[in-house]
Amino acid sequence: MHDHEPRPMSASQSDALSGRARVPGDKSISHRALMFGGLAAGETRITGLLEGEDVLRTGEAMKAMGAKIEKRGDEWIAIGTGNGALLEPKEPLDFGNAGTGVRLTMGLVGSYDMTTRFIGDASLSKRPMGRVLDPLKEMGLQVVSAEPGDRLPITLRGPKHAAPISYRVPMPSAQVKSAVLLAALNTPGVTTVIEPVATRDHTEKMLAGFGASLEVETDADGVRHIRIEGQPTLTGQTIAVPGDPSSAAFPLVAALIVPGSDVVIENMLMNPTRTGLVTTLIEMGANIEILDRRNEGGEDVADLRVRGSELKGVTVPEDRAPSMIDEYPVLAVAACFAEGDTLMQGLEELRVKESDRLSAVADGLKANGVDCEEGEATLRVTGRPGGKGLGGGMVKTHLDHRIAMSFLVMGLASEKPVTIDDQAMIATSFPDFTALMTRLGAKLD
Ligand SMILES: O=C(O)C1=C[C@@H](OP(=O)(O)O)[C@@H](O)[C@H](O)C1
Ligand SMILES: C=C(OP(=O)(O)O)C(=O)O
Repeated sequence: MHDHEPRPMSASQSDALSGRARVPGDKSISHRALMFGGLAAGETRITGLLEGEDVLRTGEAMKAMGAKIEKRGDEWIAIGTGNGALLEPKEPLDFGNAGTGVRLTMGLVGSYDMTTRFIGDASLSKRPMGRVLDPLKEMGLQVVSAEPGDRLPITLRGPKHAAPISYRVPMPSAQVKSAVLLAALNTPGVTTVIEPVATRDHTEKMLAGFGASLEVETDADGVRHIRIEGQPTLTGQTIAVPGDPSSAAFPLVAALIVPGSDVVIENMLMNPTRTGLVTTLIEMGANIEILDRRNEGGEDVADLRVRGSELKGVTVPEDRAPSMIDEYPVLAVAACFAEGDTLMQGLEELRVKESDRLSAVADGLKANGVDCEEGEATLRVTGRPGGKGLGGGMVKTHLDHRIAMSFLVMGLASEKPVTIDDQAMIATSFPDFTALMTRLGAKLD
């Protein structure tokens, strides 16, 4: 969605929300399912895939490099090229709004002796790519061209023979970790990624499932050492994608802040690298019951029964950030309705997401009457239980889906409506958001 007419949307104070909601498939797992399925020999069958724009772009990129990917009934089928056998794409790969898509694919092709050009929308073109290019350059990658600050459009040329490296990831980033692990798939020898702060582990778990030989060791300081053997044979798998906790966060917080609500969110991924928001909300006094915890396809999932709750402010420690990194905007909204102050720490990575989320959130809160304070890497929000006096503002979304959805949730419990300047980006991660929220009783128009 490169150029479009902005489509504003408003959310108004709603009566108690109720019903059951099945949120879409996890975005991180969906990207990886299409990538690894498009790479592995034979057939990969995927159910529950997120059909958001970000993920569909990854599918198109894999097709441009030789994979066959199509939807048959409820299933997505990928026939991979075989590991090491991707083809040079004829056209630039357009990743739209998707950081995960572009950064993981740079890793995937970074060890191939071919030229690949990457482009994206205005938001993606502002995001730093140096964090993945740095380790890939150590493996032999050449950056043929890039915009200043290692920004898109970028053209890459892989080496004739990539070299394995040992790389310590300098910031908590699953995308950087994953880019190096994916480059290792076409590199002889053992590549090691050292991860001082644990981030989502989908790449490790899923690659092992496709047949890669991968060892993870956590040392006495909690530092993870991930060793992967190069050039494995990868074979097609059957994957059931669980519900995305980052999408579930919206109906979840909505049910907590709209008084009297009672909502069940079905089939949510409970991988501990992803559940920091639930931990935080429970500390704030949220009434969340975790029902029918079960294992499906190697991941824990559960249903969550969520009821309207009286929340209180808390301090969210820095070390929890990786497990809830995309959920801070909607946590800030929950904090608006809590008694007292909520202080969020360790937020520097929020500045390099689809927007500078720290300032986008602070600006949106202020426009809607919330007392808050933005620090370099912190946000303090003073709550107003009942939402009296809140709302009435227009929020700039800066091409950021999470800012859009978070502020629509805010409007459901504020005295006056909250309006966002553009709803278009919601389709990148949660195409069914408006319909699902409306079914629960949310007033959106
Ligand atoms: O690996 C992934 O699937 C993701 C990693 C995170 O990004 P960073 O690695 O940049 O923190 C997260 O914000 C993004 O939505 C998805
Ligand atoms: C940061 C996000 O995604 P990405 O980095 O893939 O654009 C997100 O979905 O909140």
